[in-house]
Amino acid sequence: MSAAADRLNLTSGHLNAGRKRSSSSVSLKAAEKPFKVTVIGSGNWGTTIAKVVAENCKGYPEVFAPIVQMWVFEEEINGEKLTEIINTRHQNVKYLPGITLPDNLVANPDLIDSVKDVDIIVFNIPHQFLPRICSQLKGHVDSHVRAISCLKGFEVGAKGVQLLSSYITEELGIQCGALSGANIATEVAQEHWSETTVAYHIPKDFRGEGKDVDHKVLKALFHRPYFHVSVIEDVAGISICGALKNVVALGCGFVEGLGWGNNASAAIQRVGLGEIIRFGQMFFPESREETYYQESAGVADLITTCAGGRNVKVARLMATSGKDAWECEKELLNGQSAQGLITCKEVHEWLETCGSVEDFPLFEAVYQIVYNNYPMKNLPDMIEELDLHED
Ligand SMILES: NC(=O)C1=CN([C@@H]2O[C@H](COP(=O)(O)OP(=O)(O)OC[C@H]3O[C@@H](n4cnc5c(N)ncnc54)[C@H](O)[C@@H]3O)[C@@H](O)[C@H]2O)C=CC1
Ligand SMILES: O=C(CO)COP(=O)(O)O
Repeated sequence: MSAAADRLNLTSGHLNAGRKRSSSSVSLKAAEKPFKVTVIGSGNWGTTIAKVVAENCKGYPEVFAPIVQMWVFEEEINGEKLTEIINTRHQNVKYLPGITLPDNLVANPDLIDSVKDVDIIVFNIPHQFLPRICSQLKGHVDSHVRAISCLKGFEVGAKGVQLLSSYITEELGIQCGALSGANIATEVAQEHWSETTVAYHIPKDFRGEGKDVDHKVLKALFHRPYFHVSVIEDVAGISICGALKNVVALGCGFVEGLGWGNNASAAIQRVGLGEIIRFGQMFFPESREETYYQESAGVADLITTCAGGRNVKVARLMATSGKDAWECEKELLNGQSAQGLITCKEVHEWLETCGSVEDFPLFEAVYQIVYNNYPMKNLPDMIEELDLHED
């Protein structure tokens, strides 16, 4: 292949994102061997991202192998296996009903088989399941495999608070970036326009353009006409906001459910954004403050989640019904997960370990309401910064 013919010009249609941080015109070298991609996870967001990825893998056969595997946590629905339903009817009837999936997306219930000979793994499961998935994958993933985590949460354990991408890197020995943005899954699945942010550090053992994953490859993998991707380096910044805005959204749900309206919700979001940024500065100093304002993964995700995400809905029902968080999650979400319920506990445990609970009154208030039944109506007092000292 000549040098000119060797490059794909991806300017038209798919990659015309019009964003200043990542070029709207991407010249991508054809892969020496097309990258094989697997998505681990098939929930609401897992299936949506698998659809996005499968569309691009079909569209760029010079770069990606056309068949995309999606690992499915198998379950039966009216006597039929979910994987069989997906592979024959091309719909995930439980977690993404009403959306037709590309026929090159293959559901696979066997985790180890789904990553055989793979080049890129896209992780997309509720974060509480990640440790078990990683322990099962250990020893089955080559160190040259690259990964992107679409999960929103942290791992809190013996090593303190960890980004999930770092956890994946440590557990599996593979380079892992993140994808996070203002992305309510059903809206993306319905192909309503939205933006997202992908963050990835090029590893020291990068094997060269056309042979390894770089920012251009990631843009080609995730960008769609309806899903505009900005690729940056700040993995920590986008991951912190993605995890913590779920906790803030619970706070918004409480005040909405109490009937306090938009002003109260805006106040919670203001305080929440401050705590998100403080958390980043204290525990992940490598994160960049401008990411919170400039990227879809920052304040835009906070706004969309607090307006229409699952966390806000669960918290709203807690306030209106008096039921506990787990009952509300079960009643509303049909097996999906409100990740803020787990994240607020993990964050509380971490902040307690380092004696910083008082620096994060909103995160602490949300934790106390969810786990210790503190009255929601006391939220304003719990988060108010009293500055009444006389000189
Ligand atoms: N749904 C959304 O709008 C968005 C979600 N996210 C994030 O993406 C991640 C994945 O979320 P969703 O795909 O929406 O998941 P989900 O909330 O729909 O969860 C259901 C999924 O969990 C699986 N599951 C249940 N038990 C399991 C087990 N023991 N082991 C492994 N898997 C099990 C189910 O099979 C199903 O695939 C989360 O961290 C979420 O915060 C990010 C952006 C948007
Ligand atoms: O992360 C999300 C939107 O970007 C979805 O938030 P929920 O998990 O609260 O639905």
